[in-house]
Amino acid sequence: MSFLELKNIKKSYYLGKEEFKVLKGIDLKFERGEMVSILGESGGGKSTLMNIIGGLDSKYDGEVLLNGNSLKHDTSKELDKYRRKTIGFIFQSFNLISHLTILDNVLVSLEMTKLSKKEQLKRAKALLVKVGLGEQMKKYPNQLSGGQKQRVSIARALASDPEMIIADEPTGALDPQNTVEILKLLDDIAKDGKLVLTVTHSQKVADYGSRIVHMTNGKVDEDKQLKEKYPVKQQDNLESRALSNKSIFKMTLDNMKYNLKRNILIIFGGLIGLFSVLFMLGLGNGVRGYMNHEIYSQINPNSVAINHKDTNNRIPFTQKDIDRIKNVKNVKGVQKNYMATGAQLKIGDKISQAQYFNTINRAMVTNTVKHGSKPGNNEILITKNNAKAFNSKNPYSIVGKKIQVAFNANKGNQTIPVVKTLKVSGISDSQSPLVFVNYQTMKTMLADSGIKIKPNFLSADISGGVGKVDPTQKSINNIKVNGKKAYSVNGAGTIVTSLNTYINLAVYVLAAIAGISLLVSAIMIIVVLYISVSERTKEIGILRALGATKGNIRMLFLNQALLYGVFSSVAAIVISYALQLLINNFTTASIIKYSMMQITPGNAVFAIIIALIINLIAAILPANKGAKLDPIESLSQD
Ligand SMILES: Nc1ncnc2c1ncn2[C@@H]1O[C@H](COP(=O)(O)OP(=O)(O)OP(=O)(O)O)[C@@H](O)[C@H]1O
Repeated sequence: MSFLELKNIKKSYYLGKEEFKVLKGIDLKFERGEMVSILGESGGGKSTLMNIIGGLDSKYDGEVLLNGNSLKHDTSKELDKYRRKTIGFIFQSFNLISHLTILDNVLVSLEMTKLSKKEQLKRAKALLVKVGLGEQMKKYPNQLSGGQKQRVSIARALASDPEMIIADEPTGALDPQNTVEILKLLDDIAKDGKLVLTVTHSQKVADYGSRIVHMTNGKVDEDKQLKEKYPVKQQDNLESRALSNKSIFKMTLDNMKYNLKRNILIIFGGLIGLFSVLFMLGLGNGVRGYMNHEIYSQINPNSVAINHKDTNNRIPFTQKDIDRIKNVKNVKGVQKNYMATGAQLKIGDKISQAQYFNTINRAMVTNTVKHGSKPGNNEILITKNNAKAFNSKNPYSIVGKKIQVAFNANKGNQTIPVVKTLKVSGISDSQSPLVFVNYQTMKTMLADSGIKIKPNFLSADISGGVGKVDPTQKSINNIKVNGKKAYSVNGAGTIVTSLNTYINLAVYVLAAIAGISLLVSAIMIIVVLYISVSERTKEIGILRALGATKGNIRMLFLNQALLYGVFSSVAAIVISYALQLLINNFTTASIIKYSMMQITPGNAVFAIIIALIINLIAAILPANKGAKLDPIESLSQD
């Protein structure tokens, strides 16, 4: 059984329906230790045959048998493995990867072996020394002469220790001296027990081998043995494997570094979109926080006022009403309240009016009291506007002063005036024309006028966060007495919740508008990756010839998009947080006294995830295009 056997290989190309027969039935046998020159006129089908032997072309008739096993039914992945393990390619135009050093060019092939990183490096260096490039390892291909480049490609072809070397016009671009040196290296490879197939136009080059196969017009017309083949020693080949994700990641990074300026611009493009979204979200959080803060400092949203529905406020609440409300889930406590309309305040001969005169309840928070304190027994809390009527220059001086309070109360159908002198306990900065006494004071005032106090509204405290207010309010609203809904509830909690909903809505709309720039950056990434695929077509062909799979190539571009996403989102987060620091320094020092930008860690994670998802989606089409490129066509790209 021969090492390599070709049985009746036929291949045609089609232009439209027209058939061009290139190989018209090739039968050949090759052994290891041979250096076979495939000689023939241009267009005779030599390269076509080499592509078939090399597993780059699987559309042919006939059989290629390696150690008796046909390649015919191998899947694309099996052919990738075959190229990795069995074949080393050397090309006329060298086909080195221009953005990698020559050491890295050799290492690409070694990364498809199971050698450890250290052994790979050792072998790559040893091979470069062997081809005479020990001093040039850190150079890039464009810093080498033609002969040197071809030595690199020989080192690369040998790296994975394949059993067969296919050299297509290896000396075609070299001067006579380099030609001899390269042929010598190829001869050494055959001496090592490998099969070397060299395609050439040149009789001189062909004469260097151990055998010449001459092709004319798609057929072998001469097969001449020049020398004995070299003896073959039994040897262990290196185990091969597909490129690891780590190697592909490194390749992506190397390529991105090579095109640094362009990549920085793309990252910057993505950054703008992500930054705008983060800025909007952070500002939204800040505005919402600020508004809640402001509202909560005026009122307690967890306290709600309860009135009778469909009747006027004068109807008193009974213990039954209180019990019904107490039974509602989340209601922590119910307070009795009394409200009178139109109170007159008088100190000496100065008078001020308050539209409402209420008993104080928990809806009012302490920090609205700017001077003094909440009212105790026989005390009253008035507003700053009222106080100004008594002392316009220094309204706070009214605290502690005696004040006469008069209002009208109902007793049955009678209206009875109630007058009492109270002490001003404090002054609130409330804009509502509302003055307060405690329930006991109100009770005494009414009792003094012969009226028994009956609560005309209630207030309920709701436990849990402000989110519990709305459902609890609804439950109270739904309480039915005699089949009819009995109560109406007013509280700031619902307003706060709906205000927050509106702010959220506005923020999301603004963030979505800012997100349009993400769409633009996604389109930019699609375009750049398509450009990248076309710029790297040759590299893709080289990698595929070395045995990289379609999946490896796809990963190369997906990685690139993911890296764009990581870099742009991290940069956007850093810039947003820096700006947040600056803005908050400013707003906390200003009259707002609040951090107006509040980007949460959740926002930052959202930015990273959205960037990765968008970029990944953007990369799918270009990455697939790269993966599906035909290796032969890719290699022939100029
Ligand atoms: N993809 C293709 N589509 C159509 N025709 C092709 C294609 N590739 C090669 N051919 C044709 O097949 C024939 C053989 O080409 P091939 O490259 O195998 O010849 P060759 O002997 O290697 O020539 P050279 O020595 O000039 O490289 C040529 O006529 C060429 O035009």
